Amino acid sequence: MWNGAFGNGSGLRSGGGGGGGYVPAQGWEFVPCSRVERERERGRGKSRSPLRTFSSPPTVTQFYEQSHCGTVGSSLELPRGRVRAHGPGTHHSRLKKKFEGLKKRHGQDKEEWIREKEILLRQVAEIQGGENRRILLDLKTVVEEVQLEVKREESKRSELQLQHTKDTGAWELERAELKCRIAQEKEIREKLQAFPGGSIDLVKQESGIAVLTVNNPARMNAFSGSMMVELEERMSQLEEWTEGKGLIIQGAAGTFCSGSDLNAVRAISNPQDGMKMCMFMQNALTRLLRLPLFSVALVEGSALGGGAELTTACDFRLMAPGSVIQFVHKHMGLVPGWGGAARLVRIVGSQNALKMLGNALNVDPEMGLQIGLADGVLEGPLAGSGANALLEAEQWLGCYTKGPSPVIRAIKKVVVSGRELPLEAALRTERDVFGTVWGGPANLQALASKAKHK
Ligand SMILES: CCC(=O)SCCNC(=O)CCNC(=O)[C@H](O)C(C)(C)COP(=O)(O)OP(=O)(O)OC[C@H]1O[C@@H](n2cnc3c(N)ncnc32)[C@H](O)[C@@H]1OP(=O)(O)O
Repeated sequence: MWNGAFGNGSGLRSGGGGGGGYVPAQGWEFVPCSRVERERERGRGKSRSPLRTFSSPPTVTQFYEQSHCGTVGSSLELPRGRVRAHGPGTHHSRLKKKFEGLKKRHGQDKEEWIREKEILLRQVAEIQGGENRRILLDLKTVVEEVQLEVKREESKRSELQLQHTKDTGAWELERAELKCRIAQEKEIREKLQAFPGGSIDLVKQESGIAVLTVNNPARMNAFSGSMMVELEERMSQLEEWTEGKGLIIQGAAGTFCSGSDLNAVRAISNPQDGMKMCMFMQNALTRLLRLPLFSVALVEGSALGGGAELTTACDFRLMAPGSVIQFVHKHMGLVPGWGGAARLVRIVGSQNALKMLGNALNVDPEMGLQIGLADGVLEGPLAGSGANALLEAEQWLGCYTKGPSPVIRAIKKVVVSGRELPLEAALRTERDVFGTVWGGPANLQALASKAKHK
């Protein structure tokens, strides 16, 4: 009968706003709104968040009121004719029965609802817990990363501090050494000045070739104390000579140099002063070797002892006929101290250096050429006769000094760095020097002239 009564109740089918709906499995049936919605939500899948808001199930009274007074109630109204046909008593008992049924179902729904609510609350709690754990884990990760970063920074800082301490220490040491060296140099300079005589003469020529003359002929051009100081001063002048390309070192009056002045040597024969003099001359001759000039020792007559050492501080040695280069140190109970041994080894090799030093070998031009000590022998008819020897030496050097000074000087610089520095540092210097000539006037001119190297 009820089913028949609801048979065409399309209004109930919508379920919207009313208290009941259509359950296909059971045909027309009154279903509480909350249940209809739950069914619908189930149908929609589990995509809905368990965090959705849910309200408490309606009370039995509410449920009943909805059933009788609300939309459902109006839907339950029967056609007037039928109610009259069965009488009011029958209608009442049916309603009561129906009410009992609804009450029972409401109880079941409520239980189910509470169960579902508990499940949902559990899910919410789980999700919330999971969420919290995730947040905690994220925070933990962030904290760990920050701690790691702090550690890294701290270790970097202590490394820097250590480096700073080391650098400061090294710098302090260097400064102290430099101060000490300056003081020593001052002291030795004063001492050396106490042994005067002779001079070191420097002439810078227009050609870019300078001539430095060891001038103390009365003592076979031996180095007096004051000449040593002058040599150092000439080095400063040559270092400042930016147009220079070449340098010829010669001795006055047709002989090269007989080493240090034996009178001065005798006066400062104590080891301390000897060491200081030795250091002073090492420094001056190292500066000579490093000059950005092509240098040549023009050897006429004798180059003995310190004189022989002086020749090795030049890039080349030209020997006049009859000249000799002799490391006489052994005969003097000495070894070279002006840096001559170190340079000699690099020029002639250790075997030849051993022979020359070990036997105070008297090296003439022929032997000089043979062992690589001499780079040329003067050949002119008046070779070995002062001015002409110098002229010939200038001509000989001309093939190296021909060209623009920046290029000539750059060549010397890269060779010096290649000879003296470790490879990495030498390569760095080479790159820097290259940068000074690349795209320079000489380079551009050569490119413009389409030079052919035949
Ligand atoms: C760095 C370590 C060093 O250099 S130790 C010094 C090494 N040199 C010597 O030992 C050179 C010694 N001298 C000689 O062997 C000869 O004097 C040489 C240079 C071969 C020249 O001989 P000879 O042509 O006969 O001339 P000479 O001996 O008459 O000398 C002319 C005057 O010059 C002097 N002289 C020469 N060399 C030095 C010298 N290094 N120191 C001081 N004076 C020297 C000679 O004493 C001589 O002077 P004087 O005419 O006798 O007043």
